[in-house]
Amino acid sequence: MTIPVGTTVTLRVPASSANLGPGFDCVGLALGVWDECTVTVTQEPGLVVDVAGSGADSVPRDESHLVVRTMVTTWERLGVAAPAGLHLSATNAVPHGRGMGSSATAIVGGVAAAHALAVRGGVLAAEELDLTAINSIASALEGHPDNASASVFGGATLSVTEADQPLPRTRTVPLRLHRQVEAVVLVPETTLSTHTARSVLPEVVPLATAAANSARTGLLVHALTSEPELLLMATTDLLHQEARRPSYPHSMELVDALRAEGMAATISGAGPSVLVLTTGDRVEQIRRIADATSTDWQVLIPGVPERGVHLV
Ligand SMILES: Nc1ncnc2c1ncn2[C@@H]1O[C@H](COP(=O)(O)OP(=O)(O)O)[C@@H](O)[C@H]1O
Ligand SMILES: N[C@@H](CCOP(=O)(O)O)C(=O)O
Repeated sequence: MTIPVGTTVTLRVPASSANLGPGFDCVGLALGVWDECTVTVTQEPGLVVDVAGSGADSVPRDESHLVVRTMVTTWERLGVAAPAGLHLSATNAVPHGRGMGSSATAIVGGVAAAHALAVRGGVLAAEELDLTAINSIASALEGHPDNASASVFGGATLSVTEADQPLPRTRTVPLRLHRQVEAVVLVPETTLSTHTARSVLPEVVPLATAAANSARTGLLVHALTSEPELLLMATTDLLHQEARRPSYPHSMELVDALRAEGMAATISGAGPSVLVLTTGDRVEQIRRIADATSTDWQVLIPGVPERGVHLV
């Protein structure tokens, strides 16, 4: 049985900031910047892709489009036949290659759309959006669960991937963000692909470094949820930012300047955006520090949505 012609879904998926310093590949934070897409099974065979907003001038319009590719892979995993005709209409606000999780946003959108179409079309018996299943598939496709899990569940998340057979399963727990914690994101014009940024990381780190980073990740969980005064110390990373410094020197210049003024600043994901976890109204101070650097920064206060991917 195939998904009937005319079956359609529209959904929204938030951006995310990953790592938050030491929580490399496991801590994520949803950001209130949203991609929206509508997918419809069409009578006419073939694929039509319309894109507006981020990536409109760069993403492919064929089967290699990330959302389409992800839907096809998801149907394969769910044992559902891919429909012969498909129309994807995407309106994207999440900037690409800036460290705000755009690829995870697209992948979560693709997995969720494929899942919901299969349920609506009567070929899969499940909730329309089974967030637990969507999280595991999306995290596996992205290759690390931090961004995908935040886009799936919203809020702040901590994710662990269990190497279960036949597919890895991601377990995500919410971190109940302290009500005073606010996210400010500083976005430069430049881009950096996550793939490139991961290629410069060391394969092995000394035990003492791993131990010290683990301690800070534990402290990060505590600071985010209970004691934001500790966020400066808790956002010290020992695994990835220094190794990537040559890839985003202007971002590290800003991180260093903000931290010297006591702000919990980190690279957002694999960069080059900068995330500041702040309390109280320090936005003007953040703007002043950013203005004094050698780069132009767009300052976003996107909010942290309490829910992630959802149908509209
Ligand atoms: N909404 C989207 N639709 C299609 N492709 C996308 C979308 N969002 C991201 N991508 C793809 O992912 C790439 C960016 O991914 P990545 O390098 O991981 O950066 P980041 O996730 O930090 O934005 C884009 O160049 C594009 O190829
Ligand atoms: N943990 C990953 C996060 C990548 O985030 P992105 O938003 O840059 O895709 C990493 O640091 O590589």
